[in-house]
Amino acid sequence: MLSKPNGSTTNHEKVISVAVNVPLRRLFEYRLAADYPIPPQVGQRVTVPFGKQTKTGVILAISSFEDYHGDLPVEKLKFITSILDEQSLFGPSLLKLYQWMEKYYHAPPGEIWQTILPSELAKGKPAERSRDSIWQITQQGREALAGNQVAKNAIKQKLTLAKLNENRHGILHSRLADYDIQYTTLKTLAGKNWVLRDFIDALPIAHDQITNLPNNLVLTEQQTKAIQAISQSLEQYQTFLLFGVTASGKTEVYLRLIEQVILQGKQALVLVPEIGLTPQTLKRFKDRFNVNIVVLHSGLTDQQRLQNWLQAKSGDAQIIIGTRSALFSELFSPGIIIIDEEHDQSFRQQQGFRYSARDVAMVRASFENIPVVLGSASPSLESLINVDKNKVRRLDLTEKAQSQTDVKFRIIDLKKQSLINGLSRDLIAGIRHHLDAKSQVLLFLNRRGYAPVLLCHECGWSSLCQRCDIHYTYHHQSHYLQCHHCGSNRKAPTQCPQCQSEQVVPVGLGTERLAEAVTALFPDAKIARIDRDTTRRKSAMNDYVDAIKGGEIDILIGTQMLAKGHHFPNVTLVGLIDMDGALYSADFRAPEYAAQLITQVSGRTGRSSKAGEVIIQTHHSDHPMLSQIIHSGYATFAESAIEERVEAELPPHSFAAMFQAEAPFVDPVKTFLQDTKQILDRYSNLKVELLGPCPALYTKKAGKFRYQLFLQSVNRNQLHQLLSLTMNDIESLASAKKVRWRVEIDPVGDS
Ligand SMILES: Nc1ncnc2c1ncn2[C@@H]1O[C@H](COP(=O)(O)OP(=O)(O)OP(=O)(O)O)[C@@H](O)[C@H]1O
Ligand SMILES: [Zn+2]
Repeated sequence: MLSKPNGSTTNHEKVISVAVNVPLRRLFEYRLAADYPIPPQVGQRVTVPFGKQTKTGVILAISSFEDYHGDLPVEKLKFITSILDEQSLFGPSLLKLYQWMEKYYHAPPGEIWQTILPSELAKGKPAERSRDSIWQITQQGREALAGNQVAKNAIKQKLTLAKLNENRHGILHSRLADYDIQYTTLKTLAGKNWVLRDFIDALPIAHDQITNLPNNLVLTEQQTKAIQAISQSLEQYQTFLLFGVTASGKTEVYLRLIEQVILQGKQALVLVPEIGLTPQTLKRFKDRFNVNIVVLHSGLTDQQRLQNWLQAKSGDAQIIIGTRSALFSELFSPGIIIIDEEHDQSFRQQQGFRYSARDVAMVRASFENIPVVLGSASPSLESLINVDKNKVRRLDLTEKAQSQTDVKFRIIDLKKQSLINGLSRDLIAGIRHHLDAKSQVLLFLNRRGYAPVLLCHECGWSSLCQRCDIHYTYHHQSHYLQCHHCGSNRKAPTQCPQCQSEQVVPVGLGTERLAEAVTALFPDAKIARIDRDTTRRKSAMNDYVDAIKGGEIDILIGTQMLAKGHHFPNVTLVGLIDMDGALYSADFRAPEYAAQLITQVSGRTGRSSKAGEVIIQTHHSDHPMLSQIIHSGYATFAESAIEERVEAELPPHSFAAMFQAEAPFVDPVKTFLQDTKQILDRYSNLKVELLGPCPALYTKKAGKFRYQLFLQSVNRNQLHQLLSLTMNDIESLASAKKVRWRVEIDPVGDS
């Protein structure tokens, strides 16, 4: 019932429903004064009083007083403090997408918006384009560069001048990061009159020619077919799975499609894995297109991100390349969405609002009436099942673009071998053989640090992280212990903390130790270790890749950072040092992930004219997945993996949701999940199976105990119905206030 408006309200006042960033599954209602100068629209940001604070939120509904049926009488509602945007920041498709996500993920509206909005906008900063400027090299600068007038040790200055010299039209100030140029260097150079800065009002007009096509690249028949199939549905929604073996030229397919989209005056959105957005990837796009390309990833400053986002929104950017959350760019005229390496786990957000960028991209594209291309040499079982259900159309590239020879696989059974620091004699001989042939070798070990455990030989003490109950990894060079689970670290002891013995020894093998062992075995080889520890510096990865491509490195040692997307034509041997951990794990997805990893790592060899070889070391040489991958390929493995999931009624054949709770003590965690279970049990007519509560895979993390409750059903609608019916009650449980909890839809892994 409508409460009687008192004297201070009029019928022209509005009630505005706002998403505020709090972990509650509801909107908050406010009044808007009748004479407020900006008309309210769904999708505008507002500031509102919230408790004693002022918060930024997003308008999601506007109603008249008559239509308001909230709990509070209308005159008790507080007033909106201000409307921040003249107009909605979002078009109808993204607003619809938000609504879909809210319903599907059962997530708090404010949390979702926190993910959609670039952080500057979430903080309430104005959605304003900054005036850009262009840096150019001067004639004096050119002379200085040519005449070697730059001081010998001023390497940055020299590099910067060289880059500006290459880019005759200059480099936009907003893009300095893309070129790894620092503002401070430019200021020094400007002081010498070697560079100058011009402020501009509009971005420079692109060339009349959109692309620079490479000479004599003839598309393969399969590439042509794929491009044709996708071009035919550029004006409508359809998801394609471009299932192309490694080095089959998937990127070339993307580039041709993007060209068509741009010619139609539309924009292309390209999502790549977190570690896939290397300067090399970007260079491939920049070399091909004379259009405005913007990137969106976590390496940018908040302001750069905002500026790039605004260029996507205004249509000034024709190509938007980014990681997961770039999916939420507002686009002026979307034409296609491409997800490269669609199987990659980084497309799943694992904190805050948890979503799958692949799934959401398909929904977004259907709202926009545009195609999605999912590309991979090792597609997710999700996408392959969608092919079986006719939801996704599969296009195959079965041949490598440049190489005719097959990659040769060898499995080394470690049970029958003595090892030298983790390396079998056969692998060592293989490395020598390939080095002698002047080729490069890649050794893959997915464990950084020196050793996964530090152990006392006398008393058995081992380096346990008390907060997580798992071992600290020992890092030798900096001599510290780091928990790779919670991130905490401390100095490594030289004496056993328990018995004071000096016999504390590292046990097991990480990349740091492997590099040491390989250096001892091949003292003349140039070795590069590439993992998170050696690539902290921003341009480090880029420098390594240049060195590898330039032939300055003989042996590359690395984690999964090396596994994906790189094109190193001279690598002919890939050694997988230890696949045991990946083969056996409590996660039912472990074989799928391991198969993807092996496919991707192996794909780094044999990419050009030289024949490639892969050597896999394992104690489980008879694991069925290994022989499938080696003898019949990923597709055959995937078929049998899908069969297993169907039989066991596991996702993606069935549908799952998970409640996870954590707290410093176990009891409140269990109580909350028991209470949750009781509420869910009220609807036993719905065909949803409840499993748990049970401890999470990592039961303790950073001092908190973690338990979970699984919901599983072959009927997706019933699963969602159950959650819709119960979420409010669960959220209001008294026991919910004593833990940190969340619900996760289509959960993966444990994090
Ligand atoms: N039709 C073609 N003819 C000759 N070379 C090609 C052709 N198409 C692509 N290439 C080249 O083949 C190499 C591998 O292609 P690309 O990197 O696009 O493969 P990919 O399928 O994306 O590989 P991955 O999945 O391993 O990342 C590149 O150097 C590319 O320029
Ligand atoms: Zn820890």
